[in-house]
This record gives sequence, C-alpha cells and structure tokens, in this order.
Amino acid sequence: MDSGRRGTGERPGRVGVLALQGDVREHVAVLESLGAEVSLVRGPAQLAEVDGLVLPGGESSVIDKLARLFGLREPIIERIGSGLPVFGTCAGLILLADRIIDGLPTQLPFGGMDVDVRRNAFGSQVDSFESMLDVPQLGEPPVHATFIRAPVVERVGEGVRVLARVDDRVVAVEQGVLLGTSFHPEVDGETRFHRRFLEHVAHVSGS
Ligand SMILES: NC(=O)CC[C@H](N)C(=O)O
Repeated sequence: MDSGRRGTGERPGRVGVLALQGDVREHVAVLESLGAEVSLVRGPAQLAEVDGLVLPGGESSVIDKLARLFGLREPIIERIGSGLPVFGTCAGLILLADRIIDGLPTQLPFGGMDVDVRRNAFGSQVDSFESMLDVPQLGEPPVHATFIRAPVVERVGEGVRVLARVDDRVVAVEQGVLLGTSFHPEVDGETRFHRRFLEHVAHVSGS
C-alpha cells in the first residue's frame, strides 16, 4: 500500500538506533534497506542529530541502566516530549511505555506512550513463539511475528491505536508518531513497521 520511501526521491531524514544493548544491527539493516540514513546513538550529541529513534529489542532494564549512565535518559525523554518519532520493539516498547508492570525494582521507562506494558507476559513456558498477525493498517499479507520473552500491552490509553493482537492480547500499538511492537519485525524480514516509522519521520522533519 504505502511506501516508506518518498515518491519524490526525498530522504526520510536521518534516523538513529539506540545502540547501548540489544539487536541494533538488525534494525540498522532494515532501515538502510529502506534508504534511510542511519546512525548509532550512544550519547546526547548523536541523539541531537537524528529525526527519529529506534529502541531495539534486548533487555529493557539494561538499556535503561546504560541510558542513565551515558547521560541519555533525560535527553531522550525531552525529545520524545517534543515530538520525536520513535519505534520500539520488545524491550523498546517497554521503554516507551508510561508504566512497566513486573519491571525490576529500580527499572524505569522513558515513557511517552499512554500504555501499561507487562514484561515477560507470556510466561516462561512460552519464552519464544511465532505467530501470524492481521494488521489492518499494514494490509496484506499478515505479519509473521517472532516473540522472544515478549511483553504485552495491558492498558491502552485514549489516543493509542491498537494495531495487532495475539489471542486478544495487545502486541502492537501506535500513538501519534510513537510506534511499538511486542515482537521483532527486524529479525523477520518484515519491513512495513519500519516504513511506517520512516513515514512519521518524514512528516515530522518536513522532508
Ligand atoms: N526480546 C526482548 O526484547 C525481550 C524483552 C525483555 N524480556 C525485557 O524485559 O526487556
């Protein structure tokens, strides 16, 4: 349906992948395959140069800890507050949530999305599974989704759009220019979520 590349040949803007821990390379590969200019964000100066940010999958408590250590927590919160497009997958979705359920005692999210997200919500007996998801906003074919110790969105605030469910449990959400999935499109050759993120970036950066 819609294409992540601008029909006019315009660049979608420079996007960053938060590169503290997690599946950074996979996101970089998908974004570059879509024509984006991608940089790794490990500090505030790099964050200041991007028009959109991907929060990768990994371990949300570790990413939180490292973000504080590298002086990134406050700048990320500020940029999200002033309308930075963000795409979070799995741990990244946890970091985007306003509230974490079952987080480690000291763990904090960046927040921004009016949702409550439960960590490791599918239980240890199904640490990892795959599923085909209907995502009407992305059209056909259905999304092949890989869940790895995945979170679930347990409360969805007003203004948050549910994009996908597994057995009635919410696993993909969007609020304005913030996009989050419990699963990992970046490991599945699924590019439509990244295209959608790049569309948000193009709109906001006015390119
Ligand atoms: N694949 C993932 O990103 C897993 C997320 C991890 N369970 C966390 O709490 O951060």
